[in-house]
Amino acid sequence: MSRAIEVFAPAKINLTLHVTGRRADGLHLLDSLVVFLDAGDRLRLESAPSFSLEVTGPLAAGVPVGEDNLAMRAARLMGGPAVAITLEKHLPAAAGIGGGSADAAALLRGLAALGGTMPAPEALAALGADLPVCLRSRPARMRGIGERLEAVELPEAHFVLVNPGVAVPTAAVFAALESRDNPPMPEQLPRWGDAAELAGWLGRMRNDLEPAASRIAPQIGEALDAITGTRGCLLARMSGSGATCFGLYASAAAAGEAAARLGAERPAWWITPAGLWRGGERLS
Ligand SMILES: C[C@](O)(CO)[C@H](O)COP(=O)(O)OP(=O)(O)OC[C@H]1O[C@@H](n2ccc(N)nc2=O)[C@H](O)[C@@H]1O
Ligand SMILES: Nc1ncnc2c1ncn2[C@@H]1O[C@H](COP(=O)(O)OP(=O)(O)OP(=O)(O)O)[C@@H](O)[C@H]1O
Repeated sequence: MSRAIEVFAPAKINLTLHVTGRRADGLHLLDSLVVFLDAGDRLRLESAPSFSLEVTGPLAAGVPVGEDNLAMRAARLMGGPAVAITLEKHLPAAAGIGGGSADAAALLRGLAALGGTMPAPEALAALGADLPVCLRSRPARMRGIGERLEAVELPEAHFVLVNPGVAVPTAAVFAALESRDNPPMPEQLPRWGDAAELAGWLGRMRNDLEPAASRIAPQIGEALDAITGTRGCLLARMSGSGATCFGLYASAAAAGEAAARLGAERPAWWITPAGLWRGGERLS
C-alpha cells in the first residue's frame, strides 16, 4: 500500500545568540534561546521504489535539487523507507532561520512516522549544528555547539520576519567575529509572564553575530531600523547568522499590521507575520 505524509518544517529563530567560546576544532560554543514559528517549508513524502527530490514553492530558486539538499542528505542518512520527496520552499535560504536544517529535521520526523529508524545523534551531527534543536522544534535553550538542549516555557508572543534579500553564509559570519569569549545568558532563565516581560529581558541579552553579519550585509541594519519603527514593536533583533531579522509583538493583530506596513514600504524584502509553532503533523 502506498503511504504518504505531509510534514511541516517550522522556521527557527534565535531570540538570543551568545557566542561564549571556541572549541579546538574551530566550532563556536553558543548559549541561545531558540523558538519555532508557524511560518515554514512543507514536505510531502510518498512511498516510492527509491529516494527522489523535487523542490517547488515560491522560494525554490537557488535551493539545491540533488544530493546536496539537506533533506536528501537526511534521507540518505536514515536509509529508508524510500520516498519521493516534494519540498515546498517558503523560507529564504542562507537566511539564519533554519532553512535546510528545518527541512532535514522534518524529513527525519516524517520518515520515522513512516517506520524508519532515527540515526544516532553522532551521525545526525553531520547535518549541521541546528539539526538537534530543529528535530524537536520546541522552544529550547541551546548550548554547546547546538547539541545541549533544555526545554523552555514561553508566554504568548507574535513575530514579523524580515529578510532584506541578501544571503549571508553562516561560516563567513563566524569567521568575521571580533570577540569569541562573551558572557552566557544567566544560568537560571526567568519565567516570563507575557510578551512585554520577555522583550524587556531579551533587550538585556544579545545576538553576538549581529555586528559581524551587519558588516558583511549592511542591509541588516536597515531591516532592524524598519522593524523598530513599527507600531507595537517590543524588540527587533537578527536571527542566527542573518540576514533575517525579527520583530516581537504582543498580539497577532500588531504583528499583522507591522508586516503589512513593512511590506508596503519594502516590496522587494521577504516579510511574513508568524506566531509560535505549537506542533502537529498531518498523516494522509
Ligand atoms: C548560527 C546558528 O544558526 C545558530 O542557531 C547555528 O549555530 C548554525 O547552524 P547551521 O546552519 O546548522 O550550521 P552548520 O552547517 O553546522 O555550520 C556552518 C558553519 O558555521 C560555523 N559554525 C557553526 C556552528 C557553530 N556552533 N560554530 C561554528 O563555528 C562553522 O564554520 C560551520 O562550518
Ligand atoms: N533544503 C534546503 N533549503 C535551503 N538551503 C539548502 C537546503 N539544502 C541545502 N541548502 C544549502 O544550504 C545553504 C544554507 O542554507 P540554510 O537555509 O540552511 O541557511 P542557514 O543560514 O545556514 O540557516 P541557519 O544558520 O539558521 O541554520 C544554502 O545556501 C543552500 O545552498
